[in-house]
Amino acid sequence: MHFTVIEHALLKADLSVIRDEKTPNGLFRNRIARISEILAVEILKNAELKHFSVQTPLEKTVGFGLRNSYVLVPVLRAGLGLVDGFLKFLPDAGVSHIGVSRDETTHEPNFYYSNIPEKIQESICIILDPMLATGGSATLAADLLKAKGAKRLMLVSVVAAPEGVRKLNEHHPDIAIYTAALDRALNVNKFILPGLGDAGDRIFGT
Ligand SMILES: O=P(O)(O)OC[C@H]1O[C@H](OP(=O)(O)OP(=O)(O)O)[C@H](O)[C@@H]1O
Ligand SMILES: O=c1cc[nH]c(=O)[nH]1
Ligand SMILES: [Mg+2]
Repeated sequence: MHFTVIEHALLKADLSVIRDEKTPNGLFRNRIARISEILAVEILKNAELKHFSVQTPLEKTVGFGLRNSYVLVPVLRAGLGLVDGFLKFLPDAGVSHIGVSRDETTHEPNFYYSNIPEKIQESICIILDPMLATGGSATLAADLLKAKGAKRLMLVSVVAAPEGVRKLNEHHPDIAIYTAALDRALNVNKFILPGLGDAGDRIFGT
């Protein structure tokens, strides 16, 4: 299984802020954005590189650039909170939105929107969703992307539950899963414990 919990002191500190029920929406959004930047740096640490020649003011040397093109795929709404952090380091990435909303009674994901460009076929797709709970939403997003021809995918979350990791891995064993925290369990309403509550509501103040 490609599953990685990104370990970083700054992540642990920011995670504690967003877990706190007293954290107001503005600070929550700010810390989610910072977490996203740290995750981007850590996840792209070993990205494939291409080489080229660079002329410094003194002599020629070898230069490096990212070899692949990337498409960021935020799962609406909460995934939007992770977009800017990744765009900071992947400014040329496409951004393709997938709208999925979990039914409050059945907890099943309901699809409502997608805008997926052709170029996902040659790009690395980074699905962004801060919460991997049952894994239903992420699995649906991955199904859609693969149906449109995506071949190389990863999923970036902030808080994951064991059930969600298991489900996404069962359906899409090729997808590398990254998270800042692997939490204990889901409650009866399929919310992550200890978690941080409803990420979308806390980002957007709804
Ligand atoms: O792993 P799952 O059990 O599918 O749950 C995770 C999903 O639930 C939340 O979205 P929600 O449906 O609340 O939509 P929102 O982001 O618009 O608030 C969250 O942002 C994930 O997309
Ligand atoms: O804990 C959870 C589970 C699903 N969606 C959230 O926003 N939080
Ligand atoms: Mg929500």
